[in-house]
Amino acid sequence: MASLDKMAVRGIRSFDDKSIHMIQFFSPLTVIVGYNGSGKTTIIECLKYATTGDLPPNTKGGAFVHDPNMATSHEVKAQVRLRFYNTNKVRINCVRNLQVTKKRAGGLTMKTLESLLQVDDENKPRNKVSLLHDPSSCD
Ligand SMILES: Nc1ncnc2c1ncn2[C@@H]1O[C@H](COP(=O)(O)OP(=O)(O)OP(=O)(O)O)[C@@H](O)[C@H]1O
Repeated sequence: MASLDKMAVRGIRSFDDKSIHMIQFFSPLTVIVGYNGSGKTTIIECLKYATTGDLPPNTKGGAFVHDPNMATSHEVKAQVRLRFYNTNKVRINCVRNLQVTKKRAGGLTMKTLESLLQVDDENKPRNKVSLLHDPSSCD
């Protein structure tokens, strides 16, 4: 059975882009507990995004990425990095990147940047398995 190890989130929803927010998963169960609005749903959304590439509904306009107005920035770069063990117990890193930019006329432009799937073998040089999908614009 595959299992989750760790997830690092930066610049997604209320998780700001100035720091990396780490979530450690436990076996056989991880319970996510927190106040309303603390980011529980965001963690599940990030897991789904990392594993499938699917954004939550109605977020193609940039709502999944941390609001640039809150970041007091013109642009926010977001990243979800998931480390998991596949069914052969090989450790794999999945990395997905997004970027949101404020439009001059108002509103946001969101771009999907590079996404990687990588075997994480400490004894070997980093081995890129595949580019999950090419960068594309979602505005
Ligand atoms: N693009 C965004 N930029 C910054 N903050 C955002 C963005 N989108 C959502 N948020 C904030 O993220 C929080 C929502 O987080 P989330 O829904 O993951 O929390 P939750 O712990 O699941 O809450 P609940 O227990 O109420 O379901 C809210 O505070 C919301 O204002």
